[in-house]
Amino acid sequence: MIPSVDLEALSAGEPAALDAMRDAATGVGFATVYNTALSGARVREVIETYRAFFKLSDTKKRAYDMARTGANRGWGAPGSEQVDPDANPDYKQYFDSGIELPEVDPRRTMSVYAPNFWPANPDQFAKVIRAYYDDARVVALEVLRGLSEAVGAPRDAFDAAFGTPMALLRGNYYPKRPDWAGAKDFGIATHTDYGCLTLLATDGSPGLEVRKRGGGWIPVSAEPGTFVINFGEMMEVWTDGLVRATPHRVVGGVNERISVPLFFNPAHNTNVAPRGSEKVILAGEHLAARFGETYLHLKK
Ligand SMILES: O=C(O)CCC(=O)C(=O)O
Ligand SMILES: [Fe+2]
Repeated sequence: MIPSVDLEALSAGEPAALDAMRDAATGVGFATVYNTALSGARVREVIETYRAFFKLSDTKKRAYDMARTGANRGWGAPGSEQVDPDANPDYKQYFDSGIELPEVDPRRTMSVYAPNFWPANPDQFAKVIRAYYDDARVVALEVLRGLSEAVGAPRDAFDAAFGTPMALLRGNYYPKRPDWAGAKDFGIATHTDYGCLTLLATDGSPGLEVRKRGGGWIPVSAEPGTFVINFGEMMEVWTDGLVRATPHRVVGGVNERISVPLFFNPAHNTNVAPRGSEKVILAGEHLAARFGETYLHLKK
């Protein structure tokens, strides 16, 4: 149901891998990807680093609350994001970080390029997360190159747009589903991702569900070292609907769960309107608008 793609084979242009990627992108909108430059051990280290932060008291985490900023860098408390206006705010907590531009770069005043808000504890946090951010971007670009070839475009068609990406790395922490949770409460409610590609690592626990065309939900899980990928709104628009942005959610269960998505968004001044159309849809404007709709502290 959800295609599985060998990234090394995809990079080598092997037909079976290209077919699987094209089916995933134009069909269900999700795939799992293995054989990447990121090992299971590496992902486990990242997950345990996030876990150590999430286990701090709320008082300690509040010092890094993104609600203190005009952007989305730092800790997001439970109930601070509402991805579906028909559901309640999500009960997950999360930590967001992004690209680090030089201090003199004027783009740092834009919320989509805001400086990071690193916690002092655990002491290796910034080092581990920064390094993963850099390496995961390389893998994400390699996936996009494979996608590009799979849909008949030049392999490097996306490269230029990702020079200074608004890529956002998130650690999601889902506690066990709370006793008070009702039909409108979710770890993360049904949504589509906003950008181009999401490269998701998880601790291996189930929880993610992908909406099936025609109705129903498909559970997807991935052990550390295997990744779930999916495509977002910008990619769907950019490819004029060829590549699908598929709704997904996490209801939550009896065990806590950690997932780590890299939202691989292009540079702010990328025009993501369908190629060949007259329209202009700026990636930075789309992303800032979606952040403004879903983060409670950024709501107008
Ligand atoms: O935790 C997951 O598996 C999915 C998370 C997700 O969809 C998101 O953060 O956008
Ligand atoms: Fe998502």
